[in-house]
Amino acid sequence: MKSALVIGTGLIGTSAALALASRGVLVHLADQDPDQARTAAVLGAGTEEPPEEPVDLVIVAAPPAHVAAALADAMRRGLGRGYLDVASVKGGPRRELEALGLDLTAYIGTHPMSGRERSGPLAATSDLFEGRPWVLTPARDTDTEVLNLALELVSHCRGVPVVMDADAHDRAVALVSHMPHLVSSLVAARLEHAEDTAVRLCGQGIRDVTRIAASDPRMWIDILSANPGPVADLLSEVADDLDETVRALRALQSPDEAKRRKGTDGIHEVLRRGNAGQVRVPGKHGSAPRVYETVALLIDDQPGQLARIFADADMAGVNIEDVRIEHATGQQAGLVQLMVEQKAAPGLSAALRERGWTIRQ
Ligand SMILES: NC(=O)C1=CN([C@@H]2O[C@H](COP(=O)(O)OP(=O)(O)OC[C@H]3O[C@@H](n4cnc5c(N)ncnc54)[C@H](O)[C@@H]3O)[C@@H](O)[C@H]2O)C=CC1
Ligand SMILES: O=C(O)C(=O)Cc1ccc(O)cc1
Repeated sequence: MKSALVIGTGLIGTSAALALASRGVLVHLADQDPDQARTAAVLGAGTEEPPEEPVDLVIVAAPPAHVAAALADAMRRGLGRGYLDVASVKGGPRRELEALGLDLTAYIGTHPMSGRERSGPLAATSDLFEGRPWVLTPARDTDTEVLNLALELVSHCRGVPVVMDADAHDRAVALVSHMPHLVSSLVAARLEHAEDTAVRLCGQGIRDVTRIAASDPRMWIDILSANPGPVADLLSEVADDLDETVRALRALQSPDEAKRRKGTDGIHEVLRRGNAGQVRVPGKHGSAPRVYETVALLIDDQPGQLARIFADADMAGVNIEDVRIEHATGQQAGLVQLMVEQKAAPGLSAALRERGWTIRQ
């Protein structure tokens, strides 16, 4: 691929553009809001100049409700050899395009399974898609050349291509993305009017559970509106589980020992099922989760501390597999947890201690 046109230069469009530009692809940037395209260009994602001839691939990264219209417009203007979108839902946009009577052989629906709770080009990074699944939904009549262009995009972004049927994709993302998003929002919503004294106690658990609740509601209304059935079915199952969990908790308050035992069994079953589901969540690069050793350091909130830790780990010849930061409430201090291969942990602890870091046992 030599050239591409990204339409919609927000988080996803600019991240893909940055990755393509860094691999030498000439990227043109367009957005209905010219400020967004200008920002993406300033970040090095490409040029705001419109292409003079058809590009190899047109990438539509606008919100789901605008995808079909933006693709139809680009196709009618003959802006590219191939066309794809990255919307979080796949059945709806294809059906909308079919209803417009367009020839869809040069189009493929795709969805990178990677994102952030922030929007816009300033949140974009060229490595956003690295090691993450990127779903491709070719139809029977999709041109092989277009499928190859999509594969080339995924490869440039260092994603992992996964081929799926569009409707199967929508059911799958209802389970792993859309329903969890609403559950995250519902948990976070309990905090809206909570006492400050309670909120101050928030630890890493609630941070993990509520991270995606910070996302832009407008985008999520679009996503959920395009996949309401499968999400409602799953949430109704969650509601049944919630009812049972409440019953079990009420039983724990009973003076009757037999009822209390039933309550304990009920709660145990919820927690057991949670463990069984959690171990199925894939780890880094989509592989089975691995068990890493954690090396924990106390830091004070000074600029450059993380960079120094990474440089010191690098000098010790240790690859950091994952990192977590816990901020101490109300203090300029925090705890950095470095996840490393089990056999590398003792050496890393010793090396960091030697370089003056406070290692927490
Ligand atoms: N945010 C996420 O975590 C993920 C989002 N997606 C999908 O990627 C697409 C883009 O999402 P984000 O980058 O997060 O949104 P964003 O809000 O960061 O960017 C969307 C951009 O599209 C522009 N836009 C809106 N309508 C347009 C139109 N008709 N023509 C041209 N530009 C238009 C907006 O001005 C904005 O700059 C959506 O379809 C979303 O479902 C896919 C994977 C992850
Ligand atoms: O940040 C996360 O964990 C996400 O799950 C982000 C995300 C949001 C929307 C998508 O369509 C795909 C991925």
